[in-house]
Amino acid sequence: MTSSTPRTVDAAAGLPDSDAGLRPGAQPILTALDLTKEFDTRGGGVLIRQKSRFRAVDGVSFDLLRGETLALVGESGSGKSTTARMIARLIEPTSGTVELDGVDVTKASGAALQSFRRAVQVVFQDPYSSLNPRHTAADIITAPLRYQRLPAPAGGNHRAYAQQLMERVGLNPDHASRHPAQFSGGQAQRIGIARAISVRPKIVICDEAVSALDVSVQAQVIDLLKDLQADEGFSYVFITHDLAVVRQIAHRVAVMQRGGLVELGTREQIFTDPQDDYTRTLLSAVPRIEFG
Ligand SMILES: Nc1ncnc2c1ncn2[C@@H]1O[C@H](COP(=O)(O)OP(=O)(O)OP(=O)(O)O)[C@@H](O)[C@H]1O
Repeated sequence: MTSSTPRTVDAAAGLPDSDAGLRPGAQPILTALDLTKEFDTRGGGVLIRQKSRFRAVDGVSFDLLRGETLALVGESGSGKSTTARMIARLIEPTSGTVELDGVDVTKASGAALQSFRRAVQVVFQDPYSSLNPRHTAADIITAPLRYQRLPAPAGGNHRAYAQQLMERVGLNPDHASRHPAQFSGGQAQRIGIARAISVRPKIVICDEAVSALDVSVQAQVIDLLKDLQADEGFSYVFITHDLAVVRQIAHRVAVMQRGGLVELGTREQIFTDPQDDYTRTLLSAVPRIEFG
């Protein structure tokens, strides 16, 4: 018997019901097709500089379904963030395409890009470095509206809307004039989440969004993310190296290794019947206590 067999059976025990928000037969909202990203690298000695290309992501294809949480997992350097940055159009792919609602947005510009930027929001790992320290919580939360030149809903003003969103993400709306440094890490991450949802996106990319938080705070933020998804119906691309987190939030899991996708399946498939050796290795590295 391999060491991974009992571990994966353990992993499946008592899987939380994360399928609540996902409708059967959900259609793709985003399609990544053969995405590839190469970076220039420089090698050689002091006198002879050699330029070469390093392929960080190599032909990655997947669908993201409406209302689902797709976890992107894999060891450090496997290409998760680069893939996410391409689908958020923060960087251009070397080749391949991204479709939103069946429309190729890889080369979108002007109004089409603006509308794409509204549809796809990102929550980053470190809330302190991703929130402007000189701005108030209210200004940070409504920044995407200003960028999109959108009014606050229902004829309200931006500040009142920011306070409404603060309440929605579990923050005290009386703290709307505070700056990021006056919030704890978990609270600051809630500001980042409120900012992401302020423009009612279709997709929220969470790039290691809970990785810097203590486990108890992490669980609260994960509950909030699930709750928001159930209410708003958006999809998450959830990048994490932490399979205990994947177990709590994902509907499906895509496993990356050295720039490629080695396996994609439902959370149950991945945890109970992984097909790829690398997935088995990842699962066997998860401390047993996480699944107690
Ligand atoms: N701008 C860049 N220039 C050169 N190489 C890069 C650049 N961005 C990423 N890479 C390289 O691409 C590879 C994939 O990086 P990426 O950040 O996507 O991996 P990851 O799976 O998200 O890892 P981590 O969990 O450590 O963030 C790594 O080898 C990284 O060093």
